[in-house]
Amino acid sequence: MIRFEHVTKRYADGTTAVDDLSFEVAKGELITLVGPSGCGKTTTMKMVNRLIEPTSGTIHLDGDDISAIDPVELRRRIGYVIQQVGLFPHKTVLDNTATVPHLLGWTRKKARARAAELLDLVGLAPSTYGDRYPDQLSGGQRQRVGVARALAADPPVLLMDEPFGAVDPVVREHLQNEFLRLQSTLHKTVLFVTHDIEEAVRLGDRIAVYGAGRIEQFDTPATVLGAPATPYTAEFVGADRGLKRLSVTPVETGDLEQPPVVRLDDPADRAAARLTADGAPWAVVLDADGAIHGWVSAATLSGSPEASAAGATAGADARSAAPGARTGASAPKGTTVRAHARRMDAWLPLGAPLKQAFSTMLQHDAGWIAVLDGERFLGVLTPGRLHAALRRSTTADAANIPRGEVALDRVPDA
Ligand SMILES: Nc1ncnc2c1ncn2[C@@H]1O[C@H](COP(=O)(O)OP(=O)(O)OP(=O)(O)O)[C@@H](O)[C@H]1O
Repeated sequence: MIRFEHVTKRYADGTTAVDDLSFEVAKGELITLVGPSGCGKTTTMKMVNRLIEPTSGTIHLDGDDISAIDPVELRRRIGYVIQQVGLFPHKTVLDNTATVPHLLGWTRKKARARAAELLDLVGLAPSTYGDRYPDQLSGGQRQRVGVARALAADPPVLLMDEPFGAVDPVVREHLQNEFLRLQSTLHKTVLFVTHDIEEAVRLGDRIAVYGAGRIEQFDTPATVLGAPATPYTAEFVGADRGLKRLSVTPVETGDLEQPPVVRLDDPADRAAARLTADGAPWAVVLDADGAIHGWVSAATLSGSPEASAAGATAGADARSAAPGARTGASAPKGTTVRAHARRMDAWLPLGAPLKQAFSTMLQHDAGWIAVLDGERFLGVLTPGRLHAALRRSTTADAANIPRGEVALDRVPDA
């Protein structure tokens, strides 16, 4: 969709802002350009809509060399959002949003209807905000109007230059989430400039990490964090990149442990015998529909008085013995698992980031959490498995192979 070929920009004073840049962005991809101040991110972006002309090299948009396209016509195909927003102060929010459709010659009625639709899309009710003026909005609301205005003519490409840079971190995270939600339905091709690595990681399908005028690494967030290509990138993404990777590494089925599973209506003595045979200290309990109910310990099933919540609390691993576990004892006759089971609310969907898994474990003070596909129970994640998943994903990303192909024994200390 966007292709840079050996693009260089040298300003009149001799500054080389961008040096022999080549990269390609696929249709529907969101690329974040990240790097320190003055490294050439904005220059890169402004060359796409011809606010800046390259000194040499070519840029293609959807196969067309942009130097052959009239800049005004080109900019109709490209939405542009900047940090200062640049709303017209004397125009209402609705009229600001309708600016581009208006310029394109749409009727006033049609342009305003489209503007109202877009304000709704970015979470600003047109009935409340449409007639306000920009100075009657918060910073975050102004940014939303900026996004709505850029989307008004439905351009296939969006250029966003630190669009959420001027708002506080809480509002920024909110705007980022909203934008991701929008992008998941709109699938625009986006170049997004930021100097914030957290923002770049959170938003980008791929990240271009800039050094002075050059791209040092252009890859997925997980790979940039897990396998920085150069010492410069490693330093830029930060010493805590392992932590950051938790946000971009999803839970996969291969990460899960499979403790024994019993049903609520199973006879307790049979469940106890099963755990004894397996040498397992506890089992996951599912209801009749296969949905997660909770867990039951071998000790509880066998009527041990010291049966405790140990199976679900911190430190308990599906393979480790729960305190109080007693094997070989007989369960009370005539009861079902239901009478002994405990509820367990800590679960997360397959594909959720490891960070969410870790946070759920901490929140529930749990040594394991169930992983579900819809309602279906798939297995459990333990702290040990979470650590292994992180290490395997790092190896997998560095070697560019699926995580499932990295054997656990290739991961020391997992
Ligand atoms: N009109 C200009 N004339 C001369 N040098 C310029 C001009 N515009 C930008 N530069 C220089 O080009 C380099 C790249 O600037 P650019 O604005 O692309 O950086 P950036 O990565 O977007 O920085 P920031 O994050 O601070 O916005 C800088 O050294 C800057 O000083």
